[in-house]
Amino acid sequence: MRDTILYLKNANIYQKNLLILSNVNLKLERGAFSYLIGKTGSGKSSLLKVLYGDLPLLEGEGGVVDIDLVSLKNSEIPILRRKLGIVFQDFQLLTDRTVEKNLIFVLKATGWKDKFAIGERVEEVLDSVGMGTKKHKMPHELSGGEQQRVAIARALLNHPALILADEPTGNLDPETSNEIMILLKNISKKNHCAILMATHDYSMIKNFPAKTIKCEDGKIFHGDSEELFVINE
Ligand SMILES: Nc1ncnc2c1ncn2[C@@H]1O[C@H](COP(=O)(O)OP(=O)(O)OP(=O)(O)O)[C@@H](O)[C@H]1O
Repeated sequence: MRDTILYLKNANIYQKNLLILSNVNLKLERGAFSYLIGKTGSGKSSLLKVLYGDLPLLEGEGGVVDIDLVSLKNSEIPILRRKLGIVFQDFQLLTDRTVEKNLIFVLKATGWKDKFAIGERVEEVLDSVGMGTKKHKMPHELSGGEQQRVAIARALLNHPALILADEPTGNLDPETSNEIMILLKNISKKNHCAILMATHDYSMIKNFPAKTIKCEDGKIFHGDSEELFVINE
């Protein structure tokens, strides 16, 4: 289906030969926002890793953007990564170069050659996350929230149809976390980009309601934030 940006069907998720999640069925449409929740060790990161090609999909079916995960070869992983934006808890910026050079590095590594186009795209994504004036700063000169904004800008460089975010607010204070959530929600709306975000942070889920995919006891359960709070309160 054209509007399905991500799906898993009867998928089993393994770490080495340990079965982490069984019979996973999920689907995300273009522009959708869903949380991936569950206790520590319940399999959220493992699930995301399968989706960005860091773990193989050994059993079941799955696809991300227009790439089939079952037949994905190692040599095709860079193609998959180019179609995705990935955001991590610890930002993962290159610490030895400026914000601008971090972004240029990714554009060049993903095949961009035209200097003018590269410069323009860097400006565009930095402006879109409110970091237009910070391009000459080194990562260590930025706050955690600013570093995460740059990491989000980096994720946007190649116009992804899907962003996978693994605890993107995990290292941030509540106020900064709210700002990052507003940014991610706006990106999802404006760019019609689907976002799957792993989080532990229930106050975030309460403030920004969305569908939830919960990992528990080796399985996943679909719901939404409201149900979650009815059950918990
Ligand atoms: N590299 C690995 N090798 C073997 N087992 C692993 C590896 N990484 C994770 N696991 C195991 O897989 C299970 C799921 O871990 P995972 O990191 O996916 O959980 P999580 O829900 O993302 O946890 P957290 O919220 O703490 O990040 C855990 O039992 C963990 O010990």
